[in-house]
Amino acid sequence: MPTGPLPVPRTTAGRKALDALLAAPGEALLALDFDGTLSPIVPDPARARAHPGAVPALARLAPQLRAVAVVTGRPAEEAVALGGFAGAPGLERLTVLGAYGAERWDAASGEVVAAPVPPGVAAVREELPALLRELAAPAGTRIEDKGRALAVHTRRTDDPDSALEGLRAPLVALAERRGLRAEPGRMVLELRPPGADKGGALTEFVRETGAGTVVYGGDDLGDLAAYDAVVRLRGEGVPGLLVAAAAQGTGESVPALTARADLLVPGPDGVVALLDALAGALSPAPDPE
Ligand SMILES: O=P(O)(O)OC[C@H]1O[C@H](O[C@H]2O[C@H](CO)[C@@H](O)[C@H](O)[C@H]2O)[C@H](O)[C@@H](O)[C@@H]1O
Repeated sequence: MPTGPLPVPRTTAGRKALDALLAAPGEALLALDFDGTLSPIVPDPARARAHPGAVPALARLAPQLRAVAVVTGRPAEEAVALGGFAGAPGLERLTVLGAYGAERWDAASGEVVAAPVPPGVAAVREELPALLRELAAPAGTRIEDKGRALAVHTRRTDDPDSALEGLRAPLVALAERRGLRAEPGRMVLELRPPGADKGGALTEFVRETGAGTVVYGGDDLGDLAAYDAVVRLRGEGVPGLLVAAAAQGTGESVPALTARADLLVPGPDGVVALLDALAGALSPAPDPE
């Protein structure tokens, strides 16, 4: 497969981490978010799929790296299904850290291990539809039941940003009343249990794998905790590269994330191009001579 040149990170820390990965790929962990990073954003969350180039690119890279993980707010099993990760040749060691780390799927076992679901989730599931009716939530507002969290999406309303703003305070109050937290994302507010975040999940996985370099790519506010974790790991001497998949032409980029990235790429297309370029740099095509 033809690959483009490797992009150059705009920061010294990012360039150092990329150099470390290229020098010792067997030490490196590659961790990527799913929605907006490996999977293009679509109006209906159930219709999201991995970018067609994502699995082939990951499968080329994974055998050369210490570990590859998908770190997502989706339930682990759902991300595996939407990603098409199960049984993919080359991804036999893939790990999916789902529900912000509260769930884990390993390709090696094919099984999901999950923390117990706090009772507040059932209470919110019960109360949320009536609350949205009472608030006269705009047409197109949707509840996504994620098992251990409830997400309220406004992408399919006429004015997603103001719809979300109008719902924010009562949803925060409901979450707090039931011992959950209301965390914002791209046209979504997730009511989820406290305690799990992508930073904790990533740090634990780095420790478990003994990775000596880490690359993390994300696109949304939920990825900031993983960015923080990479910065902390750098402080411990683990080079880290922060990649942001910036939304293209939709005004949806998340400045809090893109401002901190060492490397900005254009959405999932750009992520796949980066993975292909990395794979090409690690195993260049044989010389035809
Ligand atoms: O951590 P992630 O893998 O990025 O998951 C975060 C949330 O992503 C999903 O919502 C986002 O993608 C949808 C499909 O493209 C889009 O319609 C929505 O507007 C986005 O916010 C997902 O539905 C959530 O459950 C995830 O937690």
